[in-house]
Amino acid sequence: MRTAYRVETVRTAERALMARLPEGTLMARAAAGLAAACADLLRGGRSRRVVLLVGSGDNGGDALYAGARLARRGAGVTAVLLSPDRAHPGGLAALRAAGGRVAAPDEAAAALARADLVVDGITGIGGRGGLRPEAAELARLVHAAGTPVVAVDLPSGVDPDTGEVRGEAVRAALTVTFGTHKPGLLVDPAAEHAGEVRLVDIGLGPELPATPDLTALEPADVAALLPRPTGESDKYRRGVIGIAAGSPRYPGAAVLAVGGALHGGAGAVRYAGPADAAVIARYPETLVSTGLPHQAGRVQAWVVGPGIGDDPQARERVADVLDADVPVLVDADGLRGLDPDRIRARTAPTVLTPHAGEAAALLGTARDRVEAARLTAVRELAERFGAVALLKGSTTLVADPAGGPVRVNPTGTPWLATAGSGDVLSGLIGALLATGLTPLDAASTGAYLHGLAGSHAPTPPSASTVTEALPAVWRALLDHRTP
Ligand SMILES: NC(=O)C1=CN([C@@H]2O[C@H](COP(=O)(O)OP(=O)(O)OC[C@H]3O[C@@H](n4cnc5c(N)ncnc54)[C@H](OP(=O)(O)O)[C@@H]3O)[C@@H](O)[C@H]2O)[C@@H](O)CC1
Ligand SMILES: [K+]
Repeated sequence: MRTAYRVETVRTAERALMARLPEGTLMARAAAGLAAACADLLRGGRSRRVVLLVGSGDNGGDALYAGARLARRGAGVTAVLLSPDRAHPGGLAALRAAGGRVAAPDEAAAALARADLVVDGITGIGGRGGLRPEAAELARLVHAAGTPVVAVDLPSGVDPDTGEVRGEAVRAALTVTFGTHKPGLLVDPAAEHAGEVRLVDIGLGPELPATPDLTALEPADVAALLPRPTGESDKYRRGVIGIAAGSPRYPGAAVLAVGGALHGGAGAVRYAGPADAAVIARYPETLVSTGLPHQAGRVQAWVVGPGIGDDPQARERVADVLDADVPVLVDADGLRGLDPDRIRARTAPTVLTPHAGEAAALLGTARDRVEAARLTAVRELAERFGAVALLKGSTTLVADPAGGPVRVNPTGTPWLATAGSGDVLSGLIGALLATGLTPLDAASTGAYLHGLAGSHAPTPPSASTVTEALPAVWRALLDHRTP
């Protein structure tokens, strides 16, 4: 499991570790890892000119010490100092001693024009709010120059704790982060600025608390969570999932949700609703009925919402499913006007799977606010509804109402923003719920599989080809291979 910790926790851990080590040890470890990553990137290049962007904190110190190491290896290193009188004194002395030169911000454009690599040491975990004007101007210049950037700890200008980006921020090809990931490195829009993220071990691990702020499943975690039938299994023991989706107007949503459910490891899929003919035509293995969900027979979990529309019959189906004493996933049309008190009063767990627009409606806020502050939004949803909330989008996040780490989904592709893709996801998660996974595990495992299937389906994927890619993704994960 990949983990990320917020700044306050990182600072506490660093203080504890520093108290046991000679002064400067951590910065030396950070700079060594940073310089090695830069050297990797420079290898093969004919000329090796490096520009350091140096702020007045320790992030700038890391850049200066790494620059000194690169200069000793023969690179031409120029440090652009944002506040010359406040630059890290030890780092500056080391760079000068190694033959590096120093430039003022107004010389940055000329230096950048010749650079092979830029090292962004403007701000790290000490950065607050949007970049100040002079730093923002540097970020703009670097972007315009198009030179590859290695960000020190974090791309300057992103919020380390929330992943929010206010105004200009550095866009890195690689971010070298120290001790632990920070939430902002894994959550968009900041994650998009970070590029590839490399973690340098500075010995912080033992000082970090057991509960991180953010986690991301890795292939082995997903493999361990995937249900595996045993010799004793029959279809009921493996779990039966009920799907209440689709309408005369949108029968396809029912077909796609059932398709997702059939690939989620449950023993059987029941369908209840008016799209029975379309469902049975595509998936004859489905147990279909046309009455209300509670008349369909026993299930271990329900999915309600995709393509049900917004008429009184749709409301009746949602209310009927919410009365069931089994885990329920509510998606799409089912989320309209959902009453937090009704969800909180349920006797079994609920999972909500909105995209940003639906989440905004549920929270009574604007869509762009949800997109800018996804972590805050997903936590708020989980808390307000007393439900596991899965916020779909550029970074899919899953929050548990009991608190604890938010799970960030590491798989996926922007191509998954395609019609019907969410219907497949809800069926898939529903089936995982029916097999007995906890709501948090079902939601995050479903998102993982769905994202991976999206990357493995022929490009551009459709909801149907994503569904068809699911078995290969399962097989590879069960074999413990990264597909
Ligand atoms: N602690 C450790 O053990 C280790 C820490 N390490 C490294 O230290 C980093 C943290 O260093 P840090 O605490 O000095 O903060 P840092 O990120 O340099 O930023 C503060 C500076 O930025 C400025 N500034 C703030 N906001 C700004 C804005 N919006 N726009 C522009 N400027 C802004 C702020 O200015 P001020 O408010 O003081 O005027 C101040 O000068 C950490 O990320 C890691 O790289 C590693 O060496 C490993 C060991
Ligand atoms: K930085």
